[in-house]
Amino acid sequence: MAIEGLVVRKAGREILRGVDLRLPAGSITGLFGPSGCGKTTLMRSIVGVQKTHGGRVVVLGARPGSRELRSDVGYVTQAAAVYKDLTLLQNVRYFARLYGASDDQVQETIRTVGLTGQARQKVSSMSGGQASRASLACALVARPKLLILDEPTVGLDPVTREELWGHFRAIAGGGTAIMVSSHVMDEAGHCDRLVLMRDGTILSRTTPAALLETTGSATYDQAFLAVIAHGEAA
Ligand SMILES: Nc1ncnc2c1ncn2[C@@H]1O[C@H](COP(=O)(O)OP(=O)(O)OP(=O)(O)O)[C@@H](O)[C@H]1O
Repeated sequence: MAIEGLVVRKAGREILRGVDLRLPAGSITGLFGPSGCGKTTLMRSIVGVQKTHGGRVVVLGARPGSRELRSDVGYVTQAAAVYKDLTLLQNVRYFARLYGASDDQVQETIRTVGLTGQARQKVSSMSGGQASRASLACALVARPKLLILDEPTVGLDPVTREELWGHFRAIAGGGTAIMVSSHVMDEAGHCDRLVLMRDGTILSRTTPAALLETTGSATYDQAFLAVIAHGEAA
């Protein structure tokens, strides 16, 4: 996935102001930045549901949102995209049919997100964390090469968040390129690469270790503030 000079305008305002980005296979890229900095807009541009006004986005050699990418790109938004009145198994089977995935893939996906015990439970009766994983399972069953996750851990308790990051790591281990957005900087440590955004631009592309080292910070929160201060001083 490669983005060059991406510009998006909304209501006459530049929301993305010339963004360049690459997402390598088999790795987790964390997209961090304050509320309203453009994270969702960037992710929507990658999956092809956002009108863009400049620059280039190429996903697995194709135009974002094009037909041939249907089963190659998974997108999980903050709103759970599952049928709540169906069981998890029925939901995952439904998406499997849509993408031509096998029943073995259905079972394996449910295992991957750690919900084997809940397979026959209706999503409406699941906890918040389980419902998030149900959504993830529906996006995963097609075995996408690129997985875009918009704030998947928001509102979840620390234990469930850790578990979810464990699932992301396992999925990346299978070769998928993952991009995860969050404004909880603490979660940066789970990523291979970090992209820090502010006001529609990328302030820094780094790794968790390099971010702490170059800013001399003890926490990711402090490090992010240092990057912003440095940007403003420059
Ligand atoms: N339809 C719209 N018209 C005008 N401005 C918009 C529209 N949609 C989004 N914006 C603005 O674009 C900016 C970026 O929004 P975006 O949802 O991409 O941010 P974000 O970083 O994902 O935020 P959050 O972390 O709160 O989800 C925000 O300032 C938002 O108010």
